[in-house]
Amino acid sequence: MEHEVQRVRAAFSSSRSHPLTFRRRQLKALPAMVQEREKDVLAAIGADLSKSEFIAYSQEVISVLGEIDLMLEKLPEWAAAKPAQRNLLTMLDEAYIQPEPLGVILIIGAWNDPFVLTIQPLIGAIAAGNAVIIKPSEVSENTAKLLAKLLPQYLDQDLYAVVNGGVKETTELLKQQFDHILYTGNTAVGKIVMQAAAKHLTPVALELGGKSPCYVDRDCDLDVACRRITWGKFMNCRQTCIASSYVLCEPSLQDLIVRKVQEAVKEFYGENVKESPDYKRIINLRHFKRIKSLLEGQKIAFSGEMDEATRYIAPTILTDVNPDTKVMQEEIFGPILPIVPVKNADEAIQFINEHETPWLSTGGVTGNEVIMYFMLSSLPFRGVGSSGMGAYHGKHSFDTFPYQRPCLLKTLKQEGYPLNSQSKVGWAKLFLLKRFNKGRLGLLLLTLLGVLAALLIKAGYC
Ligand SMILES: NC(=O)C1=CN([C@@H]2O[C@H](COP(=O)(O)OP(=O)(O)OC[C@H]3O[C@@H](n4cnc5c(N)ncnc54)[C@H](O)[C@@H]3O)[C@@H](O)[C@H]2O)C=CC1
Ligand SMILES: CCCCCCCC(=O)O
Repeated sequence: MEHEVQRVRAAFSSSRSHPLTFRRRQLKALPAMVQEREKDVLAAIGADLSKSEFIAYSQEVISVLGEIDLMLEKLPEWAAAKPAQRNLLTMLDEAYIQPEPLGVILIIGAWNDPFVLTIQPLIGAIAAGNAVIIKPSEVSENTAKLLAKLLPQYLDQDLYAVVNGGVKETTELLKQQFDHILYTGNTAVGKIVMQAAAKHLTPVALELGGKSPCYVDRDCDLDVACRRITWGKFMNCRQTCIASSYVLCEPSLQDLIVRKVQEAVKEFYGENVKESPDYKRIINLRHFKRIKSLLEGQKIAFSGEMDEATRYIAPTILTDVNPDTKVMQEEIFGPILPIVPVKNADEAIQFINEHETPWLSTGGVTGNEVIMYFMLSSLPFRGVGSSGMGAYHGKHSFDTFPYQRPCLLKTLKQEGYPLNSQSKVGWAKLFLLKRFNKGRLGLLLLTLLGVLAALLIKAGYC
């Protein structure tokens, strides 16, 4: 492990990953990989999560292709130095902010959308000029193996490496020094990652789990709301971190919502959900048993059907759910929709606020919709509080993976050191505390003042 990280670090030290032409070439190799090996990619995702090709493509591949397009278009602008505002003291100097590659980035992916959750951060890290170690989730082992096989065929083999393995390997990897770690997964392991990173003072972005509350108001269009909730909640068997966890609504709406979600399930998956090619299975037996245990003591208003042999759990709705029960305390990560009746919107807000983040202070918000903000690269994808820290996607990846290096290039003409007299302190106060804001006249005045100050300093008047 140590050797692998050192190998990648040595490649980064060669500065090969810095030029924009190099970064663009690497980025362009990714859509080529997706295009040429599309069948393999979709088959691996399908083998891990029983997603059909159509669904795997729309959920995992489209946003990767969109992200690369955006990165290629915007790279020159985002990677360019940005002029910084100067004060009187620095007005003859050059001041700018230069996004600089951080070094070696570790990306640890989760299994539930194993392709997009690994490749999308990789795109940002490459675009920002870094070297990367990719650690796909061992739970989605087919995608993990495929990435280890394909990425070295398309990307620079020394700068970008895939490390596969389980907890043991990830633990070993986390002992190494990185310049940034982006981890997607559960909150408990997020804390382990952060502890390991702290040993090297490595910054982290943690994309974690939690609860995503959904409030259905009496005045909303209930048909549209229930179709959208159904789509998000049962897509990928709700093994999606940002889909609704539960619904809050007025008691009178509860039965209506059950009926309308039931209708939408029938429309999306047919009479027999189990036979639908669009309905997935729970990733493994451990998660199947965990989700099953959340149903104990609950009032099942719809379905609850399960089949352990195939890890099938039908779209299931629970009503009159007690907020103190396990299903409301833990992350469900499965196709169970609890409904908690509340008197009105105020009580819903109070309910949400009484619980740990992500509640009303949430990583993201979607109104009249679920999940879809993930698909808009201009919005940062992030958690807050116990659902994580740091953001990526589009420009936000570019704010995460490079660091913004402040650069001040001084003129040699102005010299006032040492600062050892009252008058110099007076000048310094004037230069540092007065700010001229734009306008041609202001700039002219600023220049004249600067020149005057330089002359005075040179002549020894201050
Ligand atoms: N905020 C976000 O963007 C997303 C968050 N998630 C969250 O991810 C969770 C599901 O993923 P998990 O089951 O956690 O995925 P997982 O079990 O695949 O773990 C993710 C990674 O952590 C490593 N790992 C696991 N245990 C470890 C340990 N004890 N020490 C060191 N490394 C360890 C694994 O090797 C793997 O690479 C859910 O909580 C979900 O909400 C999932 C997708 C997106
Ligand atoms: C429509 C695409 C949705 C992708 C969601 C990815 C984030 C997650 O896995 O939680």
